[in-house]
Amino acid sequence: MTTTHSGVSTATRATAVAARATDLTKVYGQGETQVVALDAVSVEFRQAQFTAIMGPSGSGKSTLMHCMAGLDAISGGSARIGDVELTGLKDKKLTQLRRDKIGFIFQAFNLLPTLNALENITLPMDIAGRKPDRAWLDRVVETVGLAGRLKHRPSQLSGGQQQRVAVARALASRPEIIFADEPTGNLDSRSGAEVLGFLRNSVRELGQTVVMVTHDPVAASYADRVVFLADGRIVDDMPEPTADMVLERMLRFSGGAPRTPGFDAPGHTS
Ligand SMILES: Nc1ncnc2c1ncn2[C@@H]1O[C@H](COP(=O)(O)OP(=O)(O)OP(=O)(O)O)[C@@H](O)[C@H]1O
Repeated sequence: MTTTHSGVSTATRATAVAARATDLTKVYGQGETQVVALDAVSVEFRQAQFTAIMGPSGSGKSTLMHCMAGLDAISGGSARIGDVELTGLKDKKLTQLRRDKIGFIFQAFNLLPTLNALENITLPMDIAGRKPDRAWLDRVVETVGLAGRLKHRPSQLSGGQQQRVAVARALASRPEIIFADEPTGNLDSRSGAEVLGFLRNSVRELGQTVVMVTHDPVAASYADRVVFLADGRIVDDMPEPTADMVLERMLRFSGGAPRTPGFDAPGHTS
């Protein structure tokens, strides 16, 4: 069995489904300007699994993530978080679902500059009027290596540390699933590796479910599985990826060219 960055076989994972798309279709525009961004995509994201989503620029990665997270309305098919069908949910219910069941990590860390690290981590729960579970919070802070930095403001933290605050913020409310959109895109490779390591630890040690969009084969190799999109369809599903396997698969998209405008080489995660 291949040893991945996660060091754990997907076969040993829990099998419950955290999120599921069935024939998920997303069409933008109408008539001549119509774009089918997702073309009947069916995919499951299992609990306590770390999935990377890859594919050329414009293949539908962000659209899939946004539709699954209830940030964008779908045109057909279905998207579920746990047992909850997103289609037909009223705005208020959708907002609640995003707040209670989904964690987000973006390329830009999106921290509030006037709050310290701990206040940033607990902000979503404060807004929701929920008390953080102190023991869990301590574990999260420990897992992402932020103990000793909690009183620092974002400007007093490195980029990697700021992203770790964003990871802790996503983990703090124990969401059913975390969606991460290019979480290492603004980080140097060392800080990026740290953040990916912490994300992986959150899956291994805390049982978190993580779905991450990335262009970087090295980042993808931290995942348990890579789902490849092309032209709004899933074209491959790779368990236990290594960076070399992912790179080789990406090169096949681009006809063997070492670099294409649509598909970046490892290390570059724009
Ligand atoms: N709001 C929108 N209106 C019209 N078309 C859109 C919109 N958002 C995305 N698209 C189109 O849908 C397709 C999929 O876009 P998407 O952003 O999901 O791709 P992606 O794989 O995330 O790309 P990238 O790697 O460049 O971020 C593209 O053809 C894009 O131009």
